[in-house]
Amino acid sequence: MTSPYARELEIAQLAVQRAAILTKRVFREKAKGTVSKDDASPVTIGDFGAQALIIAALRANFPGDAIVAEEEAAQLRSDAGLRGLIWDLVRSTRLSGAAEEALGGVRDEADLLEVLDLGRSEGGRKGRVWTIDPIDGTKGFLRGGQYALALALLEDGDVKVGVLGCPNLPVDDEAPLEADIGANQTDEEGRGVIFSAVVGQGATSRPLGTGGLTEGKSIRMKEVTEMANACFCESVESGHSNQSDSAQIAQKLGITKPSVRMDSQAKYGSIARGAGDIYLRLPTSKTYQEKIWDHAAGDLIVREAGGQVTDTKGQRLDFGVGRTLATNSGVVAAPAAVHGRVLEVVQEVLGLK
Ligand SMILES: Nc1ncnc2c1ncn2[C@@H]1O[C@H](COP(=O)(O)O)[C@@H](OP(=O)(O)O)[C@H]1O
Ligand SMILES: [Mg+2]
Ligand SMILES: [Mg+2]
Ligand SMILES: [Mg+2]
Repeated sequence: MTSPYARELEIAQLAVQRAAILTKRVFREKAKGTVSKDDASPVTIGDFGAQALIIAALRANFPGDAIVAEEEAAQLRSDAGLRGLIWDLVRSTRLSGAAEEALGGVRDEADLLEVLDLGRSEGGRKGRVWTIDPIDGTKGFLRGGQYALALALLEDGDVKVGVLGCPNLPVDDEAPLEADIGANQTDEEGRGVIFSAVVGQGATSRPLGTGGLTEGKSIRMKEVTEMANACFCESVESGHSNQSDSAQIAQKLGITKPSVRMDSQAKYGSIARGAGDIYLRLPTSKTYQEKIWDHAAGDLIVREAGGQVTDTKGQRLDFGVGRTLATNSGVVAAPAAVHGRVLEVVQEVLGLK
């Protein structure tokens, strides 16, 4: 008997692997086709192209499922030049060998727009919903730092399958955490990893390849025996997470090492395999709502590796309330044994208790 979600996990990983071939191609090019979104954040031809390829794979394999994806086609309808660039990338990106046969494709430019807009579901508490962040950490991607391709399956609001492709992280689970220096590391030997998890089945890492999937290794969080030696990760962007609050929290916890700043859900993957210990995301505004695609895959991967993930109020992240985590505030992810202590200090510093 195959284990639950085996096919979803396989297709999700192949879809992420194929889309990562595209983002790596864009990464190597000087012109990344960057345009600004309504909220002034950047999006590139890599984001659009990767989202189209991932959705095409889901459409071919799970046609009845809803999809909540970060990007949409609107800007491409009025910009034929940008659309053409993306179409050229999408039509020419494939996995090697038989793996490609399991994944559907995009037929033409009109289909490209249609496929991108399949990701406009409102999400919610009912049924199967895939959530996609084609490039998480777009600013990191542009800087040559860390970024991730994130894909997760929710069922009735709970994350069942999570996949994170991290083209710039070391394959080696034992490699020490590196500060995000923004060097172009994509094509370096030994980089590119996929983290994955299925609910109740643990978490795994494997090299990010270009064809079929290679064998995975089980990953676990590291035990924190002394808080002073704990290593915590946070965003590079001070607009995404309050770095002065986190410095105070670290100090109160007795953590002596400086934080490791890296973009994207590579932070979740890194703590899940014990390269780091704690991930804090502390609100910078009262009104910002975290997006489900920024957290769903990472949340499950960390929990399946022995971690606990809550918001700053101590509540589990609730992926069933729509496209955003409207009822949550920030993120506190840590090994289960120390999560309570970390949360206590977070709440002290943020004045939540
Ligand atoms: N004010 C804010 N607070 C928290 N997160 C924000 C934010 N503005 C943007 N983001 C999100 O932060 C994500 C990157 O996270 P990190 O800082 O961990 O790298 C972005 O994902 P994208 O890069 O996919 O747009 C974006 O969705
Ligand atoms: Mg974005
Ligand atoms: Mg994101
Ligand atoms: Mg993104």
